[in-house]
This record gives sequence, C-alpha cells and structure tokens, in this order.
Amino acid sequence: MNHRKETKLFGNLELDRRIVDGLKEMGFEEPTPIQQLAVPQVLAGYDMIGQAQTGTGKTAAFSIPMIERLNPRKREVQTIIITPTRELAIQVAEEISKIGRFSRIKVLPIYGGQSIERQIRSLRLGVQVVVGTPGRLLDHLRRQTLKVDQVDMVILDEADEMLDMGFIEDIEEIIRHTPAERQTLLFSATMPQEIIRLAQQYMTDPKYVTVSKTNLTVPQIEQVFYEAPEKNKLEALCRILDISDISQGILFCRTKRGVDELVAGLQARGFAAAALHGDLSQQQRNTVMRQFRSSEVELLVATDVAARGLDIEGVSHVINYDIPQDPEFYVHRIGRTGRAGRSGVAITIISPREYRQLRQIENITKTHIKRQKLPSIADVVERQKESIKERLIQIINEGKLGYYRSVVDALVDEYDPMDIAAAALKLSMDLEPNSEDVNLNTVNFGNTGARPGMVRLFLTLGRKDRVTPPEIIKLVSDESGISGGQIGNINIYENFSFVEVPEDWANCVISCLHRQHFKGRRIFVEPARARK
Ligand SMILES: Nc1ncnc2c1ncn2[C@@H]1O[C@H](COP(=O)(O)OP(=O)(O)OP(=O)(O)O)[C@@H](O)[C@H]1O
Ligand SMILES: [Mg+2]
Repeated sequence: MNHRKETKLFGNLELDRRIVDGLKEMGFEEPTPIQQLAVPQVLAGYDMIGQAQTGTGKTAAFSIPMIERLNPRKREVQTIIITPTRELAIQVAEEISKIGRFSRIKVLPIYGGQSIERQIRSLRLGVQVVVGTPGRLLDHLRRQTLKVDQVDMVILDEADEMLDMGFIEDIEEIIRHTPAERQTLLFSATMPQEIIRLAQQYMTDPKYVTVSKTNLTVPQIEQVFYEAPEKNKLEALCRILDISDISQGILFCRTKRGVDELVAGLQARGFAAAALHGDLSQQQRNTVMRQFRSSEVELLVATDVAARGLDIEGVSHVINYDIPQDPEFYVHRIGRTGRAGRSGVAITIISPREYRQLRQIENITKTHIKRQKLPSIADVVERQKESIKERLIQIINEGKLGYYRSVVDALVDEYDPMDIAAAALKLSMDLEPNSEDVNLNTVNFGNTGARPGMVRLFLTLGRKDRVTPPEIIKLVSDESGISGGQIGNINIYENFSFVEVPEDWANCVISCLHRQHFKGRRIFVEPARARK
C-alpha cells in the first residue's frame, strides 16, 4: 500500500472517529495543505499563526483540532472564536457544527443586530464554543452573561484585520478577560510582518505555519483589469457583465452609498442585484445572504464587509467596481471566487488615475493583472447573437414544436424559410422590452425589490436635476391621476430615481409619464424587471 497516500487521509491525523465521520459527511476526505500542517501542531497544544491562501480550508484547519481538544463533559464555554463580520461568525459556527455533528458539541454564533436577550438565554443553556464579532462579545463580557474563566482556546479568524486599527482595542480587552494559560490561534490569508510582530504579545512561542510562500492569491483565479473613465464606469461594467459568463458575482464598492447606487443602476438594467453593507438591518443582511446563497440573487453588491472569509460556492466572478485602497483587501475580495480548487475570474475596473494602486497590488500579491480591452457595442451584440443561437438550438433539441411547425408549414410555399425564421425571431424579440422604448403590454415586472403588489419605476430624473420626493409625487399624480397616497417608496440617486406604484397603475403611470417634460428635460420611465 502506498504509505504517503495513507498519511494524507483525515483518518491518519489521529482524530476522534466521530470527527472523521463528520468530515466524511461533508465530503472532506483528504486534508488540504494547511490542515495537514496545522492540525497536528494545534493538537500538540502549540500557539499558532497560520497563513494559507483564500479558499484553502483554514476554517477546518482550526476547527478540527479545536473540537478534538474540547472536553465534551464540560458544559462551560471553552473556545472563543472572533471574526470581523456577522456573516462570517454565522458561517464559521455552521461549519463547526457540521464537523462536530456526531461529537454533539454546542456552538453558538453571537453578533450585533440580533436580540441580546435571546443570546443570553442560549448562553445559559450551556455552550462550549462561541463564535462572535468583537463588539457583541465585549457586550456580553461586560454584562457577565458570557463567562470565560474556563476558556482554554482563543482563535482569531482573519487575524490581521482583527489586530488592525479598527478592532485592536476590542480584541485586547476580550483577550484580557480570558485565562493566561490559554492556547491562541491566528489565521488569515494575509499576515503583514508588523501584525506578526504585534501578535507575539498575545501568544507564547507560537508556531508560524504558512502555505502561501510566494503568491498570496491562488492560481485558479484569472485576474484582469479594464480601464474606464469614472463617468462611464457603469456603462463599462454593464458591457463587461453582458459579455461575461457569470453564474454569480460579488461586486465591491468603496462606500455604502456607492453600493446602493450601483444596485439601483443594475436593477434598472434588469440584473437581479442586491446590496450588502453595514447600514442594513441584520434581518435584511440575513435575507440578502440567503437569497445569494440560493442563487435567487445573481449579483451581490457589497462594501468590504463581504471581502473576508465568506464561502459561497456559485461565485464565478468578483468585480472590483472601485479598486480596493489596500492590497490586502484585494487578496481577500478576489478570494471570494476560485475556492476549494474551483476556477474563478477577478475583474478590476480602474480609472486612468488609479494605475499606481494597481501596480502596488501587483507588487504585494506578486501576480500579474492582465489588461483587457473594454468590449465594444459590437462585441456585446455579437455575444447576444451567440446567446440567441444557443437558446434556439436548445429549443430545437427539446422538440415539442408541433403547433409552431404547423404555422410555418402554412407559409413555406409562399415565403423563404430564412425570412420566416427571421421574422419569427423578430416577433419573439419584440416581445422583450428594450431600454429605448418600453413595450407597455408585455413588461414582465418580476421581483425587483419592490414591496408585494407594487412595481418599481425608474425615472431619468436625479439629484442633478434638483428633483425632490414631493416633486416626484406631484409629477406622477398630476400626469397619471393616481393619488399621492398610493405612491410607495421613492429614492433619488445622482442620475435617476425610482418610485413604487401599485401594479394595476404601472402601465398607466408609464404611458402618462414617459417622454413628458420636467423643468425642460424629457423624462424616460422604465419599470424594473427581473432578468430573463
Ligand atoms: N479537506 C477538504 N476537502 C474538501 N473541501 C474542503 C476541505 N477543507 C475545506 N474545504 C472547503 O473549501 C472551502 C473553503 O474553505 P474555507 O472557507 O475554510 O477557506 P479559508 O481558507 O478560510 O478561506 P478565506 O481566506 O477566504 O477565509 C469550503 O467550501 C470548505 O467546505
Ligand atoms: Mg476563512
């Protein structure tokens, strides 16, 4: 028997049978390199700084030995894991409960935005592992609703961010609460030297375990960039989206407002896009994540809250709509694709002034980011033709064309089959409204974020036109006769706005308002529609 092969299995890492069974149930058979290196050392009790590229299984690298070292008979909290975001706390807690499925360990995520009373009740029931965000962990420590005197392991996931300016004070305070003889583990895909130095303060003689010796990014991610002037960025993005084969994408913006505007712009163009940032309620954040994980949402537009740790299988593309300010964040952002050996594409859009930042990213990550030419309208049209051809072939292969064939049959004697087919195509495509002219009878309203029973209409009137919500209400009601009280949410962005109206009124409002004037400008109205 091949001995080397044998040592590569989880069964050979001297783990409790139940853990190996849990891993098998998850489809994990061989440990990844970081797991292979880290698990034995953590089991041996060492403190550790573990570094390996994004998507290479760091979560299990610390979770497996952590579960192995738990005392199942003790009901007190024995491990604290700290993560920078709520979504990541939830995800890590889920992975631990999957690995520990047969070991029956009790794990609880605690994070802000969720009822603290409920968390207190859950903590009272006896929890062995707590995964939390710094603020909420501190809150519980100060209220003494989280007792940590039995904690013998503290783990910082995304450690370099946790020890960076934004979090360091909270982390220090949390660590001060825990017993000095604990085991401390730090994991991340990036570990700048100054953070490693700083980290020694909280650790005793740590082992430094690293897999990513040269490249910080994984080779399966194709990295490209496009140059576009700031004012044409949205148009550039839409062309890129139109020619790319995206199953699901995460788009990063610098600010929350940037995120909201981009989501509105994409929705107006028919993309199923949704926002994730810190101004949303926790319930909204959870809903968006659920919709994205289930592919109901195709494009997740986010601030850097989504940059680290999130593991979503379907993500084929990461797009930096705004270039990240910090090269480390580039590494984490693009690492949302190309996970667990899969391939992915990372696209960065830069303005001519941002070349310096791009070069800096290339220097730190030691990778080359390939320049790509922006697709022209002709490229987009070509691509559309391709996809029409693909759809036609699919329909032909599916068969069941009896009725349609009988219509064609009645025409072939008199007309050229080429013409008949082309006319049929034109007919079918006329039924799909395009953005120039709205075909009022055939609009498919779809689910676009409007409240049930309402339709979101986009108007080419924005802050630049100095329009206010009351003016929009007045305009809509004056033109269509709908009463102001029937009008729902209104949101005004720089170049456009949206207004929600009851479904029954949508066609009427569109036909009355479309191409009307406001302060001397012609207004175009388009309903938001779900893509396809
Ligand atoms: N041994 C394994 N065999 C198969 N799949 C694995 C194994 N270990 C982890 N995975 C899978 O790989 C994916 C990435 O793992 P994980 O989220 O732990 O990566 P990470 O290294 O923490 O990345 P990041 O730096 O982005 O946080 C997950 O979907 C996980 O289920
Ligand atoms: Mg991770």
